[in-house]
Amino acid sequence: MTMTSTDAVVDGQGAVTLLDRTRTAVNPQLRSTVESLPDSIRRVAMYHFGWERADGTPDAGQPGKAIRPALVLAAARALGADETRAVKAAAAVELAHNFTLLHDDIVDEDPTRRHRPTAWTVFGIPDALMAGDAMSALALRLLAEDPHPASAAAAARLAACIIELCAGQQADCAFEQRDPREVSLDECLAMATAKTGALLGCSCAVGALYAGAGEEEVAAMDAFGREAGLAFQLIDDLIGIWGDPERTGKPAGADLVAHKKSLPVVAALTSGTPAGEELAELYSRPTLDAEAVRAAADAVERAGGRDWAQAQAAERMGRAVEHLAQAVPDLAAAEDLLALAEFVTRRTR
Ligand SMILES: CC(C)=CCC/C(C)=C/COP(=O)(O)OP(=O)(O)O
Repeated sequence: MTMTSTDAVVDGQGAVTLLDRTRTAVNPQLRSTVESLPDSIRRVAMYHFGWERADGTPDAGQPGKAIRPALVLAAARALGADETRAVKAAAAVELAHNFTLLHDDIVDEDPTRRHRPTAWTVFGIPDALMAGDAMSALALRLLAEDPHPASAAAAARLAACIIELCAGQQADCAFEQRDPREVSLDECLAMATAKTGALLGCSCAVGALYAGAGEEEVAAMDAFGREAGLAFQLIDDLIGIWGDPERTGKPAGADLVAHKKSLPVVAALTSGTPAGEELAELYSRPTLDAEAVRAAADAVERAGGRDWAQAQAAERMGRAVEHLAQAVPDLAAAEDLLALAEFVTRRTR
């Protein structure tokens, strides 16, 4: 596989092509790494990635969009590296991402992931937890065993990132216990940056390290990914309220049903508007039927939560591009990274 910056045709299809090519390049590595796990854990991981059914028979595979590995490869390429040497690193960040998904689904009690029942609902919480733990170690082992000269620095960076995103997840859980009107939007944005931005930043930084980049370029790549990652989370939160169930694989208004204090919800709750009060009243109910979910979505919108999240996402994308220009002064070379960043803020699932 060879990808060039010209593959990222800026017609909206460029990123889709890049993601397809990334999956072709990285998924065989991802799969063979997962297959090396001990049987009892392997079966959960293989199910999670959609390569096996719950009974262990082969399945078509549903391993995710591959945004983070695509960022690793695109960052390496933008800085002049041969991206085929960064495939293990790309698989490593995807393993780390999937570790967080396995645990996140348990914490959120989510019944579906990638249009299929979540691993914990099929195998039970202990098995899904252990599979997540093993996947996190597998990510670091893959880097540690990679002979590339940048692999040790990349492993250290990914380990620090995993710690940061665990802290972000912890903050997210802690927010759920607090009165939403006491949680500031800045706190929420910091939480989302740690929870989601850190791994997108790390993916770009790892790509830069594999290109032999200096400290400043690596830091600028990290900052680019973080800002794009925050925009990604804002869009993810909008999809959690207004996403089309057929595309998301989740029920309509899934985050509202779960009473999640996502970014647009907190923006609405802290808006000081009557619509914000309506939302607080709806959120005080133990369960929301379909009509109440529609009313809650409407209240978030009227309180300005939807517009705020969209404006924030656009602002973060602007900052992301500024950081990218520092890492890659010739932005033409970073066309693929730009296409990916645009993709994550325009996606609908
Ligand atoms: C710490 C945690 C759990 C953060 C979750 C952040 C997030 C937006 C996950 C979905 O990623 P994705 O859309 O890239 O998923 P997929 O791999 O299925 O494409």
